[in-house]
Amino acid sequence: MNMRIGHGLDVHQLVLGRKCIIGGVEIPFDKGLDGHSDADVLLHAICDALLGAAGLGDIGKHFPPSDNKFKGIDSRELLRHVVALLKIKSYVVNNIDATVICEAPKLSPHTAQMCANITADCDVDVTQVNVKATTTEKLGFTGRGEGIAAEAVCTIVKN
Ligand SMILES: Nc1ccn([C@@H]2O[C@H](COP(=O)(O)O)[C@@H](O)[C@H]2O)c(=O)n1
Ligand SMILES: C[C@@]1(CO)OP(=O)(O)OP(=O)(O)OC[C@H]1O
Repeated sequence: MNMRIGHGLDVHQLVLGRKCIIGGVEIPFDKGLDGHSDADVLLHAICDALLGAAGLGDIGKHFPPSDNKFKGIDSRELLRHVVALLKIKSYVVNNIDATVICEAPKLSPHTAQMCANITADCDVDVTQVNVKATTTEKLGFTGRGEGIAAEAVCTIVKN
């Protein structure tokens, strides 16, 4: 079996006046994530993991922040586009495991919906996607609530 592994990391700043969208779920919170797109830190980490696994570069290469057509874009569209790029190279997603790093908001009530969104966009079964959350015990920029980070690993296979 031709299996490849990928890793992605993303960080977005928490600011007033923006929505907090993580894994395609709008989470009630007093601050939101800043960015050119909807700033969905989790989906961006997953896009980078998938692109890395396929040897296709990174998210900024495919969706440049200098391009106005990506302004405010729903990152689920970006993820679906990445999955289509993999398909062109005959790759399908085998599994994804991701961690969102923030002190707040509490994410565990929302991880099942995030998994459902990612599952749908990657055209896989719910058993192939896992999303977790952790704090950094109040340490660092995530601990101070200045931003949210996400990491993802994935495997893809050639079908
Ligand atoms: N933003 C977060 C962070 C954590 N969780 C959940 O709490 C558990 C314990 O987190 P620690 O950082 O103290 O290890 C973690 O395993 C998550 O289930 C969360 O829901 N939202
Ligand atoms: C997603 C893109 C789209 O223009 O913009 P941002 O929302 O700024 O997100 P980032 O994680 O910095 O990745 C770069 C861009 O591809």
